[in-house]
Amino acid sequence: MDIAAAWPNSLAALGPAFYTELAPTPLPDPYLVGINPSLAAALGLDAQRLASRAGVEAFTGNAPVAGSRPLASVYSGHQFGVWAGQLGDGRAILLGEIESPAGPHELQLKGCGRTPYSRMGDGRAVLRSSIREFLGSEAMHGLGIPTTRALIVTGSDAPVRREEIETSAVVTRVSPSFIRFGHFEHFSARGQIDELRRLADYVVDRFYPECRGTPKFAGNPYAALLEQASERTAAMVAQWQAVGFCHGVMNTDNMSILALTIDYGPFQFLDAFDPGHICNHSDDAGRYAYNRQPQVAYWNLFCLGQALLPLIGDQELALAALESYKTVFPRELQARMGAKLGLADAREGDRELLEATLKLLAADRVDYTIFWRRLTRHVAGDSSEAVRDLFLDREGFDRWLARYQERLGAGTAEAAQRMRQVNPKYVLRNHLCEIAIRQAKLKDFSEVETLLALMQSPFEEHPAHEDKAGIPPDWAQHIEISCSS
Ligand SMILES: Nc1ncnc2c1ncn2[C@@H]1O[C@H](COP(=O)(O)OP(=O)(O)OP(=O)(O)O)[C@@H](O)[C@H]1O
Ligand SMILES: [Mg+2]
Repeated sequence: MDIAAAWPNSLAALGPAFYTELAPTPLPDPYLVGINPSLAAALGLDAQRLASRAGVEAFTGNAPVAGSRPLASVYSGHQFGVWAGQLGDGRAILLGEIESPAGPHELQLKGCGRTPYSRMGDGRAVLRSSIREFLGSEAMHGLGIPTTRALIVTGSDAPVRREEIETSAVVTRVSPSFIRFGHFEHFSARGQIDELRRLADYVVDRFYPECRGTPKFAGNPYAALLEQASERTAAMVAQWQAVGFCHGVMNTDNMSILALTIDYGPFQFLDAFDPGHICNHSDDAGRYAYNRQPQVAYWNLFCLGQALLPLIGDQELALAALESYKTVFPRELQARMGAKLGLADAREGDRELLEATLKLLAADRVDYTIFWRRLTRHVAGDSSEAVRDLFLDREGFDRWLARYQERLGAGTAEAAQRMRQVNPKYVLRNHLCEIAIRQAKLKDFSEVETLLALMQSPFEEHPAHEDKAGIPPDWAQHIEISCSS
C-alpha cells in the first residue's frame, strides 16, 4: 500500500534508546469494520483506497505501508498511583508521519501484535474495545475536545482471550504525536538525562516553540514546557468535566504531552449525573471517579514535573510552573459551564448558581446530557415542562429555575444560540456503543458507521436518530466496562 510520498519519522531520529523497530504481526483474513472519511479527507487521503482490500491488509499490519518505518516506543508510568516501571507500546506500532494539509500527523496501529514492551500481554486488541476507541475518539473530536483520532478499524476472527474468547481488531490512530508523560518519566527514572533532554528539546522545538526565548522562569524552556502542558491539560480536563466525560484510566502513561485525550479504554460519557461516578469496573477505590479527574490530572502533572526536574534544575521553578493549573482549571471550567448555562459574561454569584445546578442534578440523578439539551430548548422558547419532568424534586427545580431565569435576564434568543453550540444532543453513551458492538460481532457494521456520522456532528438535531438522544434503557446501567481490552 502506497499512501504517502514520504514517511519522515522524527521520533526515530531521536535515536535507538527511544524505540525498537519491528513490523506488525499479521492477522488472518482481515475485514473492514469502520473507516473515517472526514479524517481521511482532512489528511488528504483517499478513503476508498484505505478501505480497499489492499488498505485493509496494510492497516491490519499484514502488508507493508510503502516507505514507513514501523517502531514501538518505550515509556514508563504511574498506574493507579503506583510507579509501574517500564511499560511502552505493548500493542501499538508507529508507522511514521505523513505530511497533510492539516500538518504532519503520525499514524499508529493499535492491536497489531507483540512488541518488546508487551510484558505478559498478547499484543492484541479486541473488536469491542477497538470500536469503542474508534467511536469514542471521534465523538470527542466532534465535541471540540482535543484528542487522538481514529482513521480505520479492521477486524479478524483470530481469537483473543480476555474474560471470554473474543476476536481481534486493529485501530489506526492519528495524532501529531503520541508522546506521553510516561516517556519523560522513563528516561528520568533511569537517570538517562541526555535522552531526557533530547526528548524535551524535541517536544519543545516541534510543539511548544514559544517555550524558547520566554523571559518566564529565568528563561528555562523546560519549566515553560511544564507550564504549557499544565495549562493545556487544565483546559482539556475542564472540557471533559463540562461534557460529562470520564476517562477511566488516567495513569501517567495515558496522559499526552500535547494534552490530547488518549487511550480510550473504560471511558464513559455520564448518563445520570453522579459526581462520584466510577466508569472503570477495575477501579475499586474510585481513584479515577468523574469528580476526581481534575485532581488526578494535577497529580499526573506533578509526576511530569518531577521527571523534568533534572532539566529544570530547581524545585521552586518546577512548582511555579505547575501553579497555573490551579487558576487555569477553575477559570476554564467556569467558562465552559457558564456557556452551558447560556451566560454571556461572568458575574458574581455564577459559581453558586452552577453549584446549585449540579447539586440538583445529582440529588435526582438527572440525565446529564438530556438536562442541558432540554434546558437549551426551554431557553429557546419551549415551556419548561420537559426540563421539569426530569426532576423528582419539582419545588426545588422551580426555585432553581426562577433564580436561573433572573440571572439570564433578557436576550434569551442569543443565549439559546450559544447553548446549542455547547450542549450536545448526542454523546457516545455506553449502550449505544454496545448495540454497535453486538451487531459488529455478527459482521454488521452499519451501526458503527451511523454512530460515527452522528458523533461527528453532535450538536445538530438529526431527527431520524431521536432514539439515540433519549434516556438510556435500564440495561445500560449494568454494562460493565473494565481495563480488559
Ligand atoms: N493486550 C496487550 N498486549 C500487550 N501489551 C498490552 C496489552 N494491553 C495493554 N498493554 C500494555 O500495557 C500498558 C498499559 O496499558 P493501557 O491499557 O494503558 O494502554 P493501551 O490501551 O494498550 O494503549 P494506549 O495507551 O496506547 O491507548 C501499555 O504499555 C500497553 O501497551
Ligand atoms: Mg494506555
